[in-house]
Amino acid sequence: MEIQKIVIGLVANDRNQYLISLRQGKQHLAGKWEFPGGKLEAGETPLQGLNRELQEEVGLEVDDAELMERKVFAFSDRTLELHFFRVIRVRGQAVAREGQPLRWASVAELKQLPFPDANQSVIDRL
Ligand SMILES: Nc1nc2c([nH]c(=O)n2[C@H]2C[C@H](O)[C@@H](COP(=O)(O)OP(=O)(O)OP(=O)(O)O)O2)c(=O)[nH]1
Ligand SMILES: [Mg+2]
Repeated sequence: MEIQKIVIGLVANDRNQYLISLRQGKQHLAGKWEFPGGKLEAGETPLQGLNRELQEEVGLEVDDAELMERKVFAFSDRTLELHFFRVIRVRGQAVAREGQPLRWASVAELKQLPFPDANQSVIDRL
């Protein structure tokens, strides 16, 4: 099977807090916090997919973003290719469009909260 590509956005506010939400229910990695994002769809560039996912999940339009890290990570049950973007400019107000718990977290908080193991290297760099 082809490795699924995932696009993920790190959005910071002017207090250097990052937008995160809680994975829930039957989702892969339920109970872990995440940065908004999801599966790249066929025919999309990573930036197009990032813009679509952030609009769908948190109502933000991405005007500019740069790739921070691309990594292939093997979880116990699947392998993903994760594209972590630093979002440089957004428009709109963050809202939980999928009913997910959504909050802003400082870098110190990010280092304490449970995230997927794949996120470790990116969080370490903040
Ligand atoms: N969004 C997001 N996903 C992450 C992060 N870290 C990490 O390992 N993942 C994994 C969890 C999932 O297996 C995958 C993201 O897929 P997803 O479940 O969000 O996919 P999606 O938004 O397209 O949702 P769906 O419609 O398929 O339910 O990447 C992260 O920081 N943010
Ligand atoms: Mg998602």
